[in-house]
Amino acid sequence: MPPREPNSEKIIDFVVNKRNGIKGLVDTGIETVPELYILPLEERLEPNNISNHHSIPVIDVSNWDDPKVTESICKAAEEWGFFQIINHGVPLEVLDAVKEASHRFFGLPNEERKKYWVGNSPTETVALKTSFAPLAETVFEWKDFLSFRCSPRDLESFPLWPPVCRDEVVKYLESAKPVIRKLLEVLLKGLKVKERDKTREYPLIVSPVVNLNYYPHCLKPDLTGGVFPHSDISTITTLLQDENGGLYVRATDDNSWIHVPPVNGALVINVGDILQIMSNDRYKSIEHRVVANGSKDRVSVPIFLDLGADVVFGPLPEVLESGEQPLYKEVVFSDYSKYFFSKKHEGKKTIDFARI
Ligand SMILES: COc1cc(/C=C/C(=O)SCCNC(=O)CCNC(=O)[C@H](O)C(C)(C)COP(=O)(O)OP(=O)(O)OC[C@H]2O[C@@H](n3cnc4c(N)ncnc43)[C@H](O)[C@@H]2OP(=O)(O)O)ccc1O
Ligand SMILES: O=C(O)CCC(=O)C(=O)O
Ligand SMILES: [Fe+2]
Repeated sequence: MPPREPNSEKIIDFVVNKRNGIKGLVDTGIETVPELYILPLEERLEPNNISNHHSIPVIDVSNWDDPKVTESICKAAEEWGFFQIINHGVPLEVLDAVKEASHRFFGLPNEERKKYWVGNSPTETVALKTSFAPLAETVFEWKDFLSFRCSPRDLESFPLWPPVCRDEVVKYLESAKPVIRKLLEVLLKGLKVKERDKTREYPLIVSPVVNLNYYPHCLKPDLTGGVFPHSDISTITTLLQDENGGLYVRATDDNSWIHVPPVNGALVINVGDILQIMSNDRYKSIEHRVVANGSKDRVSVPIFLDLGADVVFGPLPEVLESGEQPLYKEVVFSDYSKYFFSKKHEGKKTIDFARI
């Protein structure tokens, strides 16, 4: 890694070593954006690279028995890798409550918040972190996040989770699970996985991770990144965003960036690398990024469907049945996720780890 300027070392000490996060730094009343957070020109999101002619689909899923709904979902996963769903049955109050809970957690005094800092937390199942991979990054993301591992075993440590948000996180996850199961069923059916097979579905839903992402307001959001371009490693991600906007998705035809407009009550669904690999590239795990807001603190709440650490995955036999050549080798999930978390975000490059 290239040497950093002396002020950046001070900022890293405050934000990472002293566990204050970017939220703690913004709370000091900084009036300029520190060098550590400034992206090189070529990595910034330029207005002329924002698409004004694409939009990702918004799908009404009130009737799962309607073949048009299932077709639209598979088509969106193939063509866009991203779509929003409405009328999904997760109550608006549950969605609002988890967003409010995120603000409550990040509104705690620094000393209270940092009790959950990674490595210091009372349980490994909850960890407060900043940016993405601070040990590997030259420029930091303008983001802190509180991450909850939510397998049935992990939930045994619920009493150690932060009381200001733990009920809302569990309620949100439990309310979203029927929709997530339905989405997986539809997407797997689209890959010719015929029977609804519990043994096949279980590993896909058993190890969710819920993050409370917090992007404090940023004086110069055009110079920084809330999340840098990346694809998720999940099977699918179910994301709740707030009313501030700022999520952008890569267009597959001209490389421009498409804004995902906030739709009240909607959930944003995206395909992750695991599902792209399982589908042998039929479904697309698309690059996306976030820009912080100039005046408002933004929150979002993704549910990542991860696999168990020792689960081996690769292109599904049903997809290869007709003689299609596999594009990916089989990999162990923990190897894939360790690779992802060991480096800074590099757009779509993570998937090359599994490519033949
Ligand atoms: C998260 O932001 C994201 C996520 C994504 C997309 C995500 C997905 O698609 S799925 C992701 C959800 N899954 C998980 O988060 C899996 C749960 N995580 C883990 O099991 C582990 O983190 C691990 C992946 C197995 C890595 O474990 P390990 O190799 O042991 O490394 P760590 O314990 O995490 O860290 C080592 C060391 O570094 C410090 N550190 C690491 N990251 C941070 C951070 N962000 N902030 C502060 N400090 C950090 C950590 O404290 C450790 O220090 P020690 O002093 O203890 O050595 C897409 C986009 C996103 O932005
Ligand atoms: O905050 C958002 O809208 C998206 C966050 C994201 O991409 C992630 O956490 O993986
Ligand atoms: Fe993401």
